[in-house]
Amino acid sequence: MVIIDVHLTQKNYQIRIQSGLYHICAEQIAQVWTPRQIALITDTNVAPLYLETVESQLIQAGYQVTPIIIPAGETSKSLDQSMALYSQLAAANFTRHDGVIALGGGVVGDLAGFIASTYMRGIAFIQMPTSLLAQVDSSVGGKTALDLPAGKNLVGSFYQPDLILIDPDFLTSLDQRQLLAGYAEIVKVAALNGGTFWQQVTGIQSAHMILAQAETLIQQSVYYKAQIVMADEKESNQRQLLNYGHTIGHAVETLANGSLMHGEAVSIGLVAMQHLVEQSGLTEAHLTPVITTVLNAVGLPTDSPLLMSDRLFTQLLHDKKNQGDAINLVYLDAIGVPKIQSIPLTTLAANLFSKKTGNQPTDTLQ
Ligand SMILES: NC(=O)c1ccc[n+]([C@@H]2O[C@H](COP(=O)([O-])OP(=O)(O)OC[C@H]3O[C@@H](n4cnc5c(N)ncnc54)[C@H](O)[C@@H]3O)[C@@H](O)[C@H]2O)c1
Ligand SMILES: O=C(O)C(=O)C[C@@H](O)[C@H](O)[C@H](O)COP(=O)(O)O
Ligand SMILES: [Zn+2]
Repeated sequence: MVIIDVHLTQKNYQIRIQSGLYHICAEQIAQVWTPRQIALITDTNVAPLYLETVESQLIQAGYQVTPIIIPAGETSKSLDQSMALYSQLAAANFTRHDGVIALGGGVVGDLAGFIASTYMRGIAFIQMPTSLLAQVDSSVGGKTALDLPAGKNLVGSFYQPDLILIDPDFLTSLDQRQLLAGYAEIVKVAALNGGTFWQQVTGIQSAHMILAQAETLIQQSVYYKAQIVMADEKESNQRQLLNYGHTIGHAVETLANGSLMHGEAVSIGLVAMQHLVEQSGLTEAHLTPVITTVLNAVGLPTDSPLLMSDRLFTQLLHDKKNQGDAINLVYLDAIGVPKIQSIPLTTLAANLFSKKTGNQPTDTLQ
């Protein structure tokens, strides 16, 4: 088993990665949790596949389990869904000494984490991520979130779990589109990291290759993210690097209204951001075609008509890296050499407009 230790100011916990782990999850959980009530939150796609195996083990280990199945999909990251979950916890008399387990993809993890962080001002939480995206990214680092009609993840908290159990065997039931969506976040981290991690992704040409190399891709992604989170848990500075591709990605994802997965939007956002900073002279890098090739090699989208939408800039106003009239852009000066640069929002708007019209902006990014 690969164990990555996470040390934070308020708490320490482990990320455990191993094939077959979900068959022994209750004994793993019993190492960190005393007997208690557990809300086992999952979704309508994951429940028929894995709920019974996990639930029966927990019951056998002495836990009292309330399974909660939410509708699969991004729309479940909502205040309405949260209200339903709070009511279920209250109806089952959950107390502060009980716990919540997220068994699912990033949607289940973000929602269950938010519920755990707010119900009775916080009850214990464990992540069992089942999608590639959740295994390499969303289960790690403690960001929880709900969406608002205005934009992605606009309600949420930083709330760390007591344990993260990552079993790559879950990925065998994931469909190809979901697998690729998770891979976009791996490409993001590999590009930030550079080195042999980046070399590995440049050799990947298919979903089959992603699955074959999943375990090492997960280990490297989680290790990179955990180091960043330990250095800057609440995203005061370097954690913003993990948001590479998300400034434009989140805007496009919201405008797509459910037709793009988060990872697909990130794929588009990585290329759009790199293109923007290279075209405008903010960096001398020429990485747009390099990153595009790696993403397109497996069939991920890297362009969208939504990049030309009149509503794109309004969406960018909801980016959490905005401060006053400025926004922090995240991009690469070279593979493995990321940069965070504050620019005025008006300058960003001018450059987005010039991309749309083909005219030179009056205001340059430099
Ligand atoms: N908190 C963070 O740091 C963070 C990081 C990245 C993304 N996110 C969030 O994560 C979400 C995206 O996560 P996602 O791509 O996992 O989406 P998701 O949770 O919707 O899962 C994708 C689909 O795969 C299904 N699924 C999950 N595991 C499966 C399995 N093993 N077998 C079969 N089907 C399975 C789900 O039911 C769903 O239909 C977005 O809301 C995004 O904003 C959060
Ligand atoms: O963990 C982080 O920090 C990230 O930014 C990881 C992102 O992949 C993830 O999508 C995150 O939820 C985005 O957060 P937000 O603060 O931009 O809502
Ligand atoms: Zn993301």
